[in-house]
Amino acid sequence: MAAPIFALSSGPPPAGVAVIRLSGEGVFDIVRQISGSRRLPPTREARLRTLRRPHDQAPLDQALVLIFPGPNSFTGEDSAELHCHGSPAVVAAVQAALSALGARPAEAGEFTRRAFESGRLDLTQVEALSDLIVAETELQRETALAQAGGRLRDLADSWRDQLIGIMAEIEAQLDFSDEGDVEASNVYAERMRGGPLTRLVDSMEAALHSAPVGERIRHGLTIAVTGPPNAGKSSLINALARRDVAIVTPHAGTTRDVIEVHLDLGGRPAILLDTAGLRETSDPIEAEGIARAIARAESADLVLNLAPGGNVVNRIDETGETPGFHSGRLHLSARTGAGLAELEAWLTEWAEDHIPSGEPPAITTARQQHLIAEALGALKSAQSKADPVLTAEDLRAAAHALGRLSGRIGPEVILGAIFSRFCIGK
Ligand SMILES: Nc1nc2c(c(=O)[nH]1)N(C=O)[C@@H](CNc1ccc(C(=O)N[C@@H](CCC(=O)O)C(=O)O)cc1)CN2
Ligand SMILES: Nc1nc2c(ncn2[C@@H]2O[C@H](COP(=O)(O)OP(=O)(O)OP(=O)(O)O)[C@@H](O)[C@H]2O)c(=O)[nH]1
Ligand SMILES: [Mg+2]
Repeated sequence: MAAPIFALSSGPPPAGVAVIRLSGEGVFDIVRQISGSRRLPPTREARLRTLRRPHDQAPLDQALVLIFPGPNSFTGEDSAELHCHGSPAVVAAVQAALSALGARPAEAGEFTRRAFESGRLDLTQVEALSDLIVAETELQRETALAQAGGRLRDLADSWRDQLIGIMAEIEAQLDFSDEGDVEASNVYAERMRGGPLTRLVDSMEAALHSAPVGERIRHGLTIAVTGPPNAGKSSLINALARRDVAIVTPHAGTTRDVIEVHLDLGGRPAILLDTAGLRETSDPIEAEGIARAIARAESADLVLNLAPGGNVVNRIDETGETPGFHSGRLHLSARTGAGLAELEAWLTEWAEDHIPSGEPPAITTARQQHLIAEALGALKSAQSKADPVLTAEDLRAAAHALGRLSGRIGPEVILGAIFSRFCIGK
């Protein structure tokens, strides 16, 4: 067990309750000492205790205390929680006491890292936990939860088992066949290609198909609002966000930076982009804004264009046009809100087309996608080789890629990058 660490795992004080988590060697002694040497609560059951300052036993707070003996804890180590009152002073005093008792503040992601190192989570589950913590929409939550529960881990484990089976047979074939028995080897390699290897390739290909959807769920569909200055782009953004996120003025050229607003379209995440009005300009700041607007619009999944001839017509309160879809364009007024419901319904339908409901995708990160594609490439190469020695080499490359997917094999930098995405206390 590693050295004891602690962190505030709940949100920033002030809050109703603050959860301070502890994990590592000697954590139960620390809990005994901070709770006035009273006996420990029963495993995973909360008990009310007075927390006291170590050197003079002065009371710090009334708190609920829980212990989780390893390996049956989130980290796999002896762990504990102190549920204190959530004021800055209580949290600071309790943390100071924990430091005095020999625990140190945890780094970002360190609890999860220990869970990974004790084998309780693989790297795909770790990635999913980091997504679950920041999930904003229902679909993001469902996908991250399935992944955190081991959806891709189980799939990857089954791929690894199949691969090991195929490799074992090929290695045995290489070991036991007569040196000159090329024909037997070829017959054998043929059999592998037709059966188990093809099944494995098919299964990986099916999973890879879900990757674009996984990516969209994770990052959100992007919708850029474009058009000339004063078209009402920022007004439309504010109306859709139902917040005053972007500055609106009668002055042409108000918006310069790209402003991002997160939207929930029927459970599907989208990022709405407000952009600078497009026009010729000699102002270098505005020109930079326009260049950014164009770049973001080009990479967006959808563009709502408020220009004449674009797909959205604003200001119908001035023209007297009817709200909603007609003449191939959506008519609305960002000022009165007329036509906004039609736009939202249309956007929701569009989002549903781009992120179909059903099974949550098995692949959710670019890292996972790349490694599975790498494994698949090696398997396809194995399929095309007649020589079992070369086939075996490709299969080992595929196994290596799968090992990196789960994090069983891999460089420290990758782990560092993944765990540093977490906040402190997770
Ligand atoms: N208060 C609190 N709430 C929390 C967490 C936490 O650490 N503390 N979690 C932290 O992220 C999540 C829950 N995840 C957890 C995962 C495993 C175990 C655990 O102790 N597992 C043991 C025992 C299971 C049991 O009760 O039977 C095990 O799996 O062996 C605890 C929390 C969300 N809510
Ligand atoms: N009557 C009316 N005025 C609107 C409507 N939408 C926006 N406006 C007004 O038009 C002016 C410009 O609106 P903005 O939302 O700032 O326009 P923009 O397209 O973001 O402009 P830039 O950021 O300069 O490119 C403001 O005075 C708004 O109040 C609308 O639907 N009806
Ligand atoms: Mg604007």
